[in-house]
Amino acid sequence: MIKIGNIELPDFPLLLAPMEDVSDPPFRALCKEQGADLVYTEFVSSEGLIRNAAKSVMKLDIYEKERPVGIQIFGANLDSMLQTIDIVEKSNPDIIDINFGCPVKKVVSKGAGAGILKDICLMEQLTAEMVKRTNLPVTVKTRLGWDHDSIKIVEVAERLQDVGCKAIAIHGRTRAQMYKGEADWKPIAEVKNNPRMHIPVFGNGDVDSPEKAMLMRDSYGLDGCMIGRATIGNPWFFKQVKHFFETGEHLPPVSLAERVEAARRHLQMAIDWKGEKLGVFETRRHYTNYFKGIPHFKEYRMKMVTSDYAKDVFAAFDEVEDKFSDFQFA
Ligand SMILES: Cc1cc2nc3c(=O)[nH]c(=O)nc-3n(C[C@H](O)[C@H](O)[C@H](O)COP(=O)(O)O)c2cc1C
Repeated sequence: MIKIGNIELPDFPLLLAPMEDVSDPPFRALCKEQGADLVYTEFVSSEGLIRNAAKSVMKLDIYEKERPVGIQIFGANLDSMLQTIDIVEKSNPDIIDINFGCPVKKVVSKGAGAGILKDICLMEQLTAEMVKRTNLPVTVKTRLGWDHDSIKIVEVAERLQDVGCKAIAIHGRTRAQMYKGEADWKPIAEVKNNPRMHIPVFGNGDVDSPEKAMLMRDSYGLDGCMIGRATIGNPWFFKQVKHFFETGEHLPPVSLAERVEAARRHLQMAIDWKGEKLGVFETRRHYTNYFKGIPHFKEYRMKMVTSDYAKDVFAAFDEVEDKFSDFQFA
C-alpha cells in the first residue's frame, strides 16, 4: 500500500496527470471509473483565485465520486500561495499539489511552474510555508531540473520531503527540453533509491503502453505512475494497464459503442455541472480524441463542435455510432 498523508492507495497506483483543458471533472470521473487511483485538477493560478476570476474558481469544482483528488495550484508569490490555500481548502480536496513543472514562458517568466527550479531555496520555502498553512497533504509535481547541466533532483526531492511534502511526482524531462526527446526515468529512480527518501516517488513522462508502466514499476522501482497524454480521449488506459499487470495480456481495443457512450456521458456530466451552454462549449475539445482514427471524421466533428445545443451534439454521436458501427479501432 502507498500512503500520501492518511490517504491509502494500492501498490503502484496509477495517477491521472494534471492537464490544462483536459482534466476537467467529467474527464476525471471517467478516468476514475476506469481505474485511476488518484486524479488531479489542471493547474489553477493562485493570482487568478485571489482575483476571484471565474475561470480559475470553476477549476476548483470536484465531484465526490472522483476522490481522492488533488487540486493543483501554481504561483511564485508566497503571500498569494498562502491565501490560495485558504481558498482551495473550501473545495475540500484530498490533496493540494504545487506545480513546479510547467515549462511555458508566460508561467516561468514570473518564476512560477518550472521557473522555480532556478531558485531551489524559494521552492523549499514555498513548500514549507504551504505545509504549515494546511492540514491537507501537500504534494509537488516537478521536472528533473531547469536544464541538463543543473539537474539536482535528488537533493531537491529530499529538501522538499524534509519540509513536509508528502509525495513527489517527477516528469523525466528538464524545463529546457519542454516536451522534446525522451523522458529519462533514471534520475527519478535515483530519487527513489536515495536511502533518506521515504515519501512516495511517482514517475511521469512517456508512459503510453502497459509495458512501459510495467517497466517503470519493475525496472525503475518507482512507487507509482502518473499518466498524461496517453489518457487523452482514452480514459480506458488505466483499465488496460491494470489488466496487463494482472494477466500479462492486452484488452481488446475499445469499441465505438464504448467511445460514443463515454462522449455522451462526458457531455451530460458537463451539462449537469455547468449548464447546457457552457457544458456544450467546454466538452468540444474532447471529441477528436474520443474518436481518433475514424476516417473522414471531420464532417461529424464539425457538427459536434459548431452546435450550441446538446440535442444536436447527441444527434451527431448517434450518427457516428450508426455510420461507423463496423469500424475497428487499433
Ligand atoms: C494538454 C496538456 C496540459 C498539461 N497541463 C498541465 C498542468 O496543468 N499541470 C501540470 O503539472 N502538468 C501539465 N501537463 C504536463 C503533464 O501533466 C505531464 O507531466 C506530461 O504530459 C508528461 O506526461 P505524459 O508523457 O504521460 O503525457 C500538461 C500536459 C498536456 C499534454
